[in-house]
Amino acid sequence: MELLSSTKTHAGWLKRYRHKSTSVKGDMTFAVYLPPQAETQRVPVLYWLSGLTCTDENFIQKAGAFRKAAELGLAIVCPDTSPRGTDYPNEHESYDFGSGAGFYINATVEPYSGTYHMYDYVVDELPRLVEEHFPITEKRSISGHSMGGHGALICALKNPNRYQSVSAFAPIANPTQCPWGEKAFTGYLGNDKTTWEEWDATCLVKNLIGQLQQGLPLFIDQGESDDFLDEQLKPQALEAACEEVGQPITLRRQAGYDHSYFFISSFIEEHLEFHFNALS
Ligand SMILES: N[C@@H](CCC(=O)N[C@@H](CSC=O)C(=O)NCC(=O)O)C(=O)O
Repeated sequence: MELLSSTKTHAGWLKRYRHKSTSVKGDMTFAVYLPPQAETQRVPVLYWLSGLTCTDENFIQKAGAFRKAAELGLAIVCPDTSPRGTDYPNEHESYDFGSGAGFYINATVEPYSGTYHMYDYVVDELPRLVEEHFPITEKRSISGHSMGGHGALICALKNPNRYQSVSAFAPIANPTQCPWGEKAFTGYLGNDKTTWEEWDATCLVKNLIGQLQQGLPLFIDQGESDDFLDEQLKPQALEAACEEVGQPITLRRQAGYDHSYFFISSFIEEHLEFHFNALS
């Protein structure tokens, strides 16, 4: 791993690294926040998945998470949102597909199937790497925003025993039924929509029956003034699916808030506390 930067904040250290990823067959960058407690003990970790157009840097610069993470003793790991080293047709033309828009799935359609394996990267490779190199326990939780909220939900719902809790801000909750998801899934997975369902939180939640004794702690904040809410996000579909299978869900509809990091920074501390309680 190549250390790109190291910055002290709230008595902990924010570090950015570049490394060679086997999942995406190229260089990947990620950020890790190590709270002060990590100097003397192993600490639990929250993975944060960012949204469309983001890199590993949006969250670390805008969310305002480190004061609370330092207080709790919680590490935070922020991966990039797609592979970066390729130049496929249409890869860099739009904000909602290709670079910056990996959707945290494993692509099966060429040429993206060669490198766009963000699900494997986030669920397997990155945790192995950070657990080997940093004083981090094997207790993990996951959160994210918009496309990253979708990513957090599918990672946790496909691996309910691997994560202690999942939360999301304004997630794309039913991607098989919205324009962002339809565009991405067609490009990465092809036209057979039955293959899309294993990457859709609202479809996946139905598989949880019988897998967990008490359900997976699941917490969502959604701004009511979010311009993407009706067309792209559809949290009510996930809420209904959870109710159908008896999966507890806390979905808070926050009056006046939009889709931005101003919304995330308003509630991130409550999400960190939610995860820390599940991790403790
Ligand atoms: N057209 C906009 C859309 C991009 C946008 O809103 N990106 C969000 C995530 S949306 C869903 O995944 C974001 O997090 N932006 C980065 C930020 O720092 O706010 C555009 O191109 O800006």
